[in-house]
Amino acid sequence: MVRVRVPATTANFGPGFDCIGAALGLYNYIEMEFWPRPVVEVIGEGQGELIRDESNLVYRAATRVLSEAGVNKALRIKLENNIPLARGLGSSAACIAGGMMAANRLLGGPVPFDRIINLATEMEGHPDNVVPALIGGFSISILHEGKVIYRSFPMPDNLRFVAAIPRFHLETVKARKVLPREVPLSDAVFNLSRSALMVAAFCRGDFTDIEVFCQDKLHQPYRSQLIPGMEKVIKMATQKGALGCFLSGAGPAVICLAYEKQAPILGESMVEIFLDEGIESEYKILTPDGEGTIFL
Ligand SMILES: Nc1ncnc2c1ncn2[C@@H]1O[C@H](COP(=O)(O)OP(=O)(O)O)[C@@H](O)[C@H]1O
Ligand SMILES: N[C@@H](CCOP(=O)(O)O)C(=O)O
Repeated sequence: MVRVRVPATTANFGPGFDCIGAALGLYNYIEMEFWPRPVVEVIGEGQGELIRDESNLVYRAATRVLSEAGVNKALRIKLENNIPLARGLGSSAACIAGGMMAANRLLGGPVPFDRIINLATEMEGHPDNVVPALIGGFSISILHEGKVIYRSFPMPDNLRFVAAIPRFHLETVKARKVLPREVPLSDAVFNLSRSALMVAAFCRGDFTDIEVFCQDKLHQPYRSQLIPGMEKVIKMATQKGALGCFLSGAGPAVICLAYEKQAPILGESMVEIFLDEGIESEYKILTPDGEGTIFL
């Protein structure tokens, strides 16, 4: 039997739409073994709600790796979920990354890691969550001629991600439908300059001006119609001393970057602002994850 731990992720990281992401210290656990018939058990997030047959996302991800290796066998999969579903914290990427890594280990590791990165990206549709879910850290990734190219950096231990997580679900597929097909050149320049400076900030560990590097014009303005309070939360967190603040993935969670001491007060304020807009939420203070998917 194989047991893996796979982290939550925050994709886009402000301006890095579909290419920047980071792994967070909030984990799902997946146990997997060959079994005479398909079995899926779920504990925690999504219990009583998630599909428990071969169409479960973890099962499908595992099956993709089995078929890559030419194996056709049934699995028993046990999921212990801590990553909230459809909130912008990479629950689907965690399923795909964890399911693929566990299945590959079960087979004795025939599929090379870079092939898993490609398969996972194909299944998720973009690389910015699955890459940090697999390798950890702050990562930049692109799909170039069918191959994922990526780089990852460690994040400072004292950095905290304060995530205000609304109670409602927002499927990424739905949140992508509100995005325009084309954007003004000035908005593209706005984002690419900030993305470049964001990467420089993490490379050098120098967060001066990072509040500005967290800004975005490619997805947040369009998604705000789906997330009441999002813009106010981002504005307030920045005014209250967060290092920077952005929509996590496709939302609805909003994340601000902070040091440990400020984190609880920022979390409480974010929850209050959401509530003023009629949105119930909770906050979690998350550490950076530098390991990605690991075997236990
Ligand atoms: N542990 C899980 N097991 C099976 N499917 C899951 C699990 N977690 C998430 N999913 C699937 O992924 C969907 C959420 O993915 P998505 O909309 O991309 O949001 P996010 O990845 O931001 O949480 C869920 O609605 C569900 O279909
Ligand atoms: N770049 C994607 C990221 C989606 O992340 P998720 O955690 O919400 O699945 C997007 O913005 O659509």
